[in-house]
Amino acid sequence: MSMQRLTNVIRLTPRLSAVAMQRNNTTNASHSATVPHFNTLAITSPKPFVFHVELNRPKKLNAINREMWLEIKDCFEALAINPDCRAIVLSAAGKHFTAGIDLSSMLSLGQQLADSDDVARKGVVLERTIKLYQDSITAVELCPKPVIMAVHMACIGAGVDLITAADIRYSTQDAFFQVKEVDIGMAADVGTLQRLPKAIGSQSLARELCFTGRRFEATEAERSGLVSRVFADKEALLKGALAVAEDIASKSPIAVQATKENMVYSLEHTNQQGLDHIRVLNKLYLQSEDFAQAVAAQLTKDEKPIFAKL
Ligand SMILES: CC/C=C\C=C\CC(=O)SCCNC(=O)CCNC(=O)[C@H](O)C(C)(C)COP(=O)(O)OP(=O)(O)OC[C@H]1O[C@@H](n2cnc3c(N)ncnc32)[C@H](O)[C@@H]1OP(=O)(O)O
Repeated sequence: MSMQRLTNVIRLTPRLSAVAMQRNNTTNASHSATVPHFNTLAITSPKPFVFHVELNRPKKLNAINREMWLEIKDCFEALAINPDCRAIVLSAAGKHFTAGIDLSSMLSLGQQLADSDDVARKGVVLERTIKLYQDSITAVELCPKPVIMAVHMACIGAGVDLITAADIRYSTQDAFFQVKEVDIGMAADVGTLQRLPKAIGSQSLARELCFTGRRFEATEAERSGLVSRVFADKEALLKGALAVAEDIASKSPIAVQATKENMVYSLEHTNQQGLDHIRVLNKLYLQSEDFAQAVAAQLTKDEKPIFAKL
């Protein structure tokens, strides 16, 4: 559609735009988001349409126990459909981002396996557990709202699985990372082996990190592309991450969420399949009021448009 035609369309639909403005003004005037509650995660909405999720087992170095695995999944599935949420920052309380899987909960799992003598039944327990943990991390990738990981200090094992499922990764200077699974005698099975090579774009480096379990620091993480910005300290990190989240949240949620959906899809498809996918999305989304409003604002250099909740 030409710009001229678009402006005409906008002029011809004053009733629709006025209704949308009214609805938006009402919804944005008071910032009263519905914030879900969890035991191992602390959730706030510090700015309109921005949610801050904190891993919140600081005394346990945010080691991921079964409850946290379940809550990460529930949290991201809830935020996925929460109209008050357009962008998410995930950080962690306490000294470290996360020490990885809770090794005590691994011992409990071992005990559960020991309760049965049957190899097939033990296999089913493991299959269900691994699937649950995989789905927990994948909920971050599948959440249509962009997720920014803000990492400080240790990000170990399952922590790397978690951050590689995110859209954007920032860290502090003191952050360090470790694909530590080999050191506890297992192959990583909840996402790192699939997502890390794509995140850093080097199979050679990804394989070295996964085979050796060596620790790598923020500088190397930035150089390799695992994180895209490094901040002096945690305060600066959160300020920077929230500012980017706020910027994202000010854009059309239709545009941002279609962008994420297509970029995630395109990671595992050919260019042509990715183009086909976005064409199908956009034959619907280009009819959105967001598109008309945003183009009109660009043309008229008006203030930023306020978009309806999604
Ligand atoms: C189906 C499977 C799905 C997913 C699998 C994922 C696999 C992984 O996540 S592999 C990685 C497992 N994690 C580790 O091996 C981490 C080991 N810990 C460390 O390297 C360090 O503790 C540290 C995180 C770098 C922190 O160092 P520091 O600040 O010096 O603290 P510490 O004195 O070492 O530890 C304090 C305290 O915490 C306990 N602890 C540490 N990590 C864990 C953990 N992952 N789970 C449970 N508890 C942990 C540590 O033993 C200490 O306990 P004390 O009782 O105080 O001694």
